[in-house]
Amino acid sequence: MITVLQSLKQAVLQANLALPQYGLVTFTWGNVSGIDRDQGLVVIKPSGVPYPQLTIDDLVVLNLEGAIVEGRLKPSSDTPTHLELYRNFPDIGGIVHTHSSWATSWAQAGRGIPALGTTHGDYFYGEVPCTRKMTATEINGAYEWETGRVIVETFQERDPNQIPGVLVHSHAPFCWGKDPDDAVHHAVVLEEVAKMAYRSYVLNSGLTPMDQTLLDRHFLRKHGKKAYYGQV
Ligand SMILES: O=C(CO)[C@@H](O)[C@@H](O)COP(=O)(O)O
Repeated sequence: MITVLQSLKQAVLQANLALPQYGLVTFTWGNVSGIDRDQGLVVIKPSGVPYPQLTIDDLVVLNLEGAIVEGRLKPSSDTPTHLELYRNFPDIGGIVHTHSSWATSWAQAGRGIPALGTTHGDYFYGEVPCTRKMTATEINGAYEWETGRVIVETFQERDPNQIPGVLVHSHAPFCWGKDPDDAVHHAVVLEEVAKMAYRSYVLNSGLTPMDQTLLDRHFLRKHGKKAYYGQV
């Protein structure tokens, strides 16, 4: 019988292998993790391992304090950021970090991605925000923990269940979801809407965000108590 942890490891492995399949990563950039909330255990990709070589035995298991529980390799360098998000966003089950080029371009520009159309509105209930710049103290301190803290700070007035992604200023995007596969889904959509938004502004530099009524219609038809999209 497969254990819950083994099942989570399989899901995390498949989600990591999906990143190059969707064209979201180059070389070893990016990482995916998942969490078993009952056991308080996080499974994450090892640092610097090329995706084609990644196996289930390479994955690293940690507790929420960052202590390695299982694994012979060093965990992703972004592990503290993942842990900080799991500790502060209690409903998420999976996290993806990539350097996908369109979303990273918005992060480097220090701009959030406004909700310009229904593709965006189906997944993100408003702008995908960009964090503030990190201070020199934060960068020279516990950098990866501070990256997580600046993301959490950005969501003080936002619901991470309604906006499952963020752009870290001068860095790149993080996305999340109910599980690793859902987090990858959001990462793919974020890259697409980042590309569409850029092109929309090129076509119409005076563009304003979509009407709230249309945003409500699209986001709420897929999410929340009144969801009716698909075969539900
Ligand atoms: O953000 C970065 C690099 O800037 C990392 O996500 C990327 O190099 C992947 O690192 P890991 O292999 O997960 O340690």
